[in-house]
Amino acid sequence: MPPDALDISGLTVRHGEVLAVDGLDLRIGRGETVALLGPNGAGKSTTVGAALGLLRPAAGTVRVLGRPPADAVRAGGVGAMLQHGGLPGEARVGEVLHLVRRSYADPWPLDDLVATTGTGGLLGRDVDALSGGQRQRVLLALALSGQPPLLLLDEPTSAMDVEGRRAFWTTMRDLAARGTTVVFATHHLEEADAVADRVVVMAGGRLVADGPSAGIRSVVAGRTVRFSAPDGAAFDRVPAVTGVDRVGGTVALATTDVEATLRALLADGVPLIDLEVRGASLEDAVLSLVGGAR
Ligand SMILES: Nc1ncnc2c1ncn2[C@@H]1O[C@H](COP(=O)(O)OP(=O)(O)OP(=O)(O)O)[C@@H](O)[C@H]1O
Repeated sequence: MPPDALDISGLTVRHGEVLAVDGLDLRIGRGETVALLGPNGAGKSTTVGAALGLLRPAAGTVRVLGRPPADAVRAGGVGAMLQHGGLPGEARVGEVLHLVRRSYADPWPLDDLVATTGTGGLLGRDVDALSGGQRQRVLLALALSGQPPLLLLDEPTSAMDVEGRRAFWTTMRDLAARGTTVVFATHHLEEADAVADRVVVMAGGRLVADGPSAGIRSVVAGRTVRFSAPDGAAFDRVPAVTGVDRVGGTVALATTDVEATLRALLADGVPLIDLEVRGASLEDAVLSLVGGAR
């Protein structure tokens, strides 16, 4: 069996006085697609940085593809997109891509790489003149240049438009289907829900949840009944309702028994305009988990 893509044990990382990662244990097997979630400052980027050998742990160990992180990176095992990933200035995209591809023994064929990452129209452009989303696409092309078995992505779609994000995740799904391990930190919880087969939630430098998205969502019991209602109408005494949230003209009732709540509302003659009933989202679950960890 090949070694795990990532094997983190007791990882502790400090930035000066700040304890950014606090005793993290995390193993990620080959071929998994894993989302790292958590609020600002949870330690996601620091974990990615340690996995790339960019940050020295105060304690614990990190093995990447069975090796120390820097060795795995040097051997071309890891493709990375970082939040503040830099590109050399005063160069054209095509030149940078050419240089990076040349450093690998078996680079991804250029035509296919460019088509996959949607960078065809950017090859003649100055790196300095790229928009945020275009820059992220070029960074993706660079990350994929060596056909690495492991991708570490820190908020890879933060600057992309809707179309760019969709194309990006289609690419990630294709890569995952070919056996690439994909680990990504994100604040787009709907992307994590749709793409990841495993979700890791961090808060305060620690792991607070780890499992399939459906399992994480199930930590939040109950469902939400949402509808349009005039200001001033009170719903906190409706049966089974555990919380009332109002945004503009929309009321959201958290309920432990949808049928009982709806029956009572209908009996009271509430018109239930734009009625919507839904289960807990990954966002609800993460908020609940992170709140509990504070
Ligand atoms: N270079 C640094 N110097 C000092 N403190 C840092 C540095 N980088 C991160 N930190 C601190 O370490 C903690 C973890 O930060 P980290 O960037 O890993 O979190 P994150 O989960 O990636 O957050 P975000 O979602 O905002 O990117 C935070 O308290 C942050 O302020």
